This record gives sequence, C-alpha cells and structure tokens, in this order.
Amino acid sequence: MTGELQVRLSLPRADFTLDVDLRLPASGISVLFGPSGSGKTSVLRCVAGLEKGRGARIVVGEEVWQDDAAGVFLPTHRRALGYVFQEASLFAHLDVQGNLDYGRKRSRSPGAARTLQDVVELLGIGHLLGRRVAGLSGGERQRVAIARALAAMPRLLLLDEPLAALDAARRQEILPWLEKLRAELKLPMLYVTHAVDELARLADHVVVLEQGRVKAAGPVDEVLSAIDAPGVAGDEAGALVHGVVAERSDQWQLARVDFDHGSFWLRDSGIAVGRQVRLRILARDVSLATCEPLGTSIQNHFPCIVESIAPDTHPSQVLVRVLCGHTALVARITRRALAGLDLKAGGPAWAQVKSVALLS
Ligand SMILES: Nc1ncnc2c1ncn2[C@@H]1O[C@H](COP(=O)(O)OP(=O)(O)OP(=O)(O)O)[C@@H](O)[C@H]1O
Repeated sequence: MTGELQVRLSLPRADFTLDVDLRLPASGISVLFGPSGSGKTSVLRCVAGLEKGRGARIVVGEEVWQDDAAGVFLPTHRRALGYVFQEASLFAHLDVQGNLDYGRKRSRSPGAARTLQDVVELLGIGHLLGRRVAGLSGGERQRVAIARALAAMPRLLLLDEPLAALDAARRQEILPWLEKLRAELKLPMLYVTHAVDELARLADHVVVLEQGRVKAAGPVDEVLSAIDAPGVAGDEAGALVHGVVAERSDQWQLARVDFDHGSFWLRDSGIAVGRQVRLRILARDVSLATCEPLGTSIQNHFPCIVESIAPDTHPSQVLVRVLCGHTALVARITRRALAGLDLKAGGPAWAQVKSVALLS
C-alpha cells in the first residue's frame, strides 16, 4: 500500500468523547494500547464503518473510506478490511477449508485463489483444512480466523485483542505467527491490546489511548522508553532495544546481540547469527553508576548520558532515561540514590543491565 493510514474522528461515548487524529504507517503493526474502556475498540469499529463518528476522515492509502466534510461514507462491505476478534467467530457448520473459502468469496480480486494458498502456508494451517472448527484448539482457531480475514485480500487488517481469550501457552504459540505476518506482509495492521508484553513484541508503532484521548504516539521504542507518561507501562516500565545476534558462544552458552552502541550478552536461546531481534530491558533491571563498574558480576554495562529524570509510580523512586548512543534505556532508582550520585540531565553515567529479555 502506498500512502499512510489516516484515522480522524470524534465519537461521543458514555463517559467521554473519543477524539483522535492519527496518521499511521502504511505497513507493519500499529498497536492501540490503553486501559479497558479507553476507546480502542471504538476506534476499530469506526474504521470498519460499524460506527459513524463525527467530523471523520478515514483514508487507507489512496482510498477514502469516509470523509464527512465531503459526504463520503463507504459501508462496511465496501471497505477492503479484515477483522479478527477476541473469540474467533468461525462458522461451526463448515470445516476449515469452508471457512477460508467464505473469506475468499468476499474478495472481488481474481488473484484471491493464489492468495488463499499463500495464507494457508503463511499461517501453517495446511494440515487443518479438513478439520471441523469444533476440533481446533483456541490457538489454531485464531490462526484460521486470521487466515480467513487475509483470504479476502484486505487493504487493512483490524485485530481486536486476538490473544486475550487464550491461555499463556496458547498466546506464546501464536505470537511467532503474528511476527511472521508483520515480517512478510506489506499490509498495515491495527492491533488492539492492553498487554504490555504483546505491545513490546509486536508493535512497530504505538498509540496510547486514555479516556478517548491520545496520550502518546510514535515508534514503539520511543513510546516505551518515554518516562513523561509512566502510567503507560507502570511497574513494567522499561526500554525496547533493536539488535542483531552477532555471536553464539558454545563455551558460555551465551549469545551476543549488537546494538548501535555496544553489545549485550544474554542466554543463548538458539536464535541464528544475523537475525534481527528485540530486547526488552525493564527499568527495574537497570542501575546507574557514576564511574565504570569494575569487579561486578553484571556483564552488560555501558557509558551513557542522562537525558531526563521523571517521577515514578511510587514517590520513593524516579525513572531516569539515559542514552547509549542513540539507544535509550530507562533505569528505576530511588530518590535517595539519585541525590547520592548527584545525577543531572546532560551528565555522564554508566548503565548496568542486570537482566535482558529476548522477545523475538
Ligand atoms: N455503543 C456505545 N454507545 C456509547 N458508549 C459506548 C458504546 N460502546 C461502548 N461504549 C463506551 O465507550 C467507552 C470505550 O469503549 P471501548 O470498547 O471502545 O473501549 P476499549 O478500550 O476497547 O475497552 P476494552 O479494552 O475493555 O475492550 C466505554 O466507556 C464503553 O462503555
């Protein structure tokens, strides 16, 4: 798709007016994130044409789906979109193939048959085609629901908490499939969740909603490491670092992941050298020092510059955002430590990272 995705609308809700004006990238996953009742599903419903909104303008690439100022409103069936819900709404009387055929018939494109083969492969559901829906696990059902949505060759895929009804093991099973879609499809996806781990793992771009307003928006690493809105991640505040697996040590069973200003050593989980990965570094796992830490068991430490300091969720603590080159890390330290070290914005420091989670 060329061009971006524009979603501008205003919609009165029970307790507030939803008011957003978003410009989102034309590919990758844009996550709508926020607490329950903040308006995330309402945004998707307006994009789908299920609710009208006011002063709305919804443009997908070069297609105008709604422009209230010009009197344009395409009904849902004329918007080339796929919609995946929390509970896969598959037809129980059809097998998996029948469900996919239904999706394909919604597309008027002659290339749809080819696409169907591709999505079956993409989501690894070839062995399920003859199965009844009732015999599928929750994770398989969601994969089929996503495949059915993609079979209609949408210009935009809407996913409303697609993992929320699954247990932890099923969620882990389906996350790599979503990462594969993100890597292999040029399709923009609008993905609703209130789970920080999904956000960190899947999002390219993030919009944080609160009471119907946009509280923060931008690339995922920027939004997650921003400390001026600590409510975004609360106790899970931290940074996201993009890196590449550069070395695997048989001797130590560790992998080295390089980022723009250094390297992390972390547990080798078998990911091949050369693969791009995301690292999640929680603020509670980062400590700060004023000189290079020597004689410590913590292997990952980097010189950095203190960028900003902000109040945390508890008054005894602060969040400190530091820059290692262009890469931001966030440290959660006590006010007492801040005073003792005399850290100031603009000053040098060393960041020590106690624990790193490899997300993909
Ligand atoms: N048809 C409606 N008319 C008026 N208010 C509504 C309507 N549907 C939902 N609301 C209210 O709008 C607000 C936003 O709801 P919405 O479902 O968009 O939030 P959400 O962020 O998706 O929440 P959740 O994560 O719980 O699904 C809520 O206060 C909800 O009660």
